[in-house]
Amino acid sequence: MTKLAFIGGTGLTQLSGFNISRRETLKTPYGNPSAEFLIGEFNGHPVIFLARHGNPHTLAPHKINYRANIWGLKQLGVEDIVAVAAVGGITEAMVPAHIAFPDQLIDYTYNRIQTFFEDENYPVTHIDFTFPYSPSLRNALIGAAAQAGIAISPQATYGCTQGPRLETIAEIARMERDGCDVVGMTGMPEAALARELGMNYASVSVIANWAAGKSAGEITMAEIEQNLHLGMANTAQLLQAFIAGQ
Ligand SMILES: CSC[C@H]1O[C@H](OP(=O)(O)O)[C@H](O)[C@@H]1O
Ligand code: HPA
Repeated sequence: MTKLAFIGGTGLTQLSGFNISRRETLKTPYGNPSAEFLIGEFNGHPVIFLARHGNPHTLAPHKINYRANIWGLKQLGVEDIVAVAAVGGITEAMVPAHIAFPDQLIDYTYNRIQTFFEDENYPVTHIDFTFPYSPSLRNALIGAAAQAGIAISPQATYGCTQGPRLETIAEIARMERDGCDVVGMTGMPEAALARELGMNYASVSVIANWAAGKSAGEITMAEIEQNLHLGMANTAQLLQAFIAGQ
């Protein structure tokens, strides 16, 4: 069984240097996952890779079947999930192309199915979510970043919006008052569902742009792509250092 999975998001539909040995198309009680689960080796270590938005990238964040994705990973024996996410930077340190490992989150999404525990097969269950991201995985990522010489922010609060549109200036100002450092659209319910199934989950959040109102003018896809290009190159190195330490 492969214990570790990477979930790739915007800018990481494929993991270069990943040798695929098997592809699993799983059906789950919750429907179809975003893509095939790719099983193979990265830097000589077993890992499973899943493209969150599908491959090619076709699923908008509110259309992702988060339950099928997390259930599928659990069925394949995964215990640890490192989820890569593109985010907008809100607070000063969250400059484009920088990487943060969130330690907290605030969920602003709506109409997403948030739980596995909602029918007669399960008792009503209230998971603890005091620390939404796994401290041990975060520490391992922090160590890997030091090893690879990549500057990161070891803490951040991730605000998850519904999307698919980007936010208004007023929404970002409110999120900043709430304590958010970065904004993305896929962190929830992914993190909570992993916790419900007893899996460790951490996010590598790559800053793709300044969030709305944090730089002059509008946000363009061109700037997002450019920053993600830089940020994902560091992310690939980070993941190699991380996996080497496993
Ligand atoms: C303008 S890009 C927005 C898109 O990118 C992020 O995806 P992911 O978290 O999967 O990397 C964000 O959540 C949005 O889905
Ligand atoms: O500015 C943003 N907002 C929400 N999600 C994002 N993902 C990348 N950039 C952003």
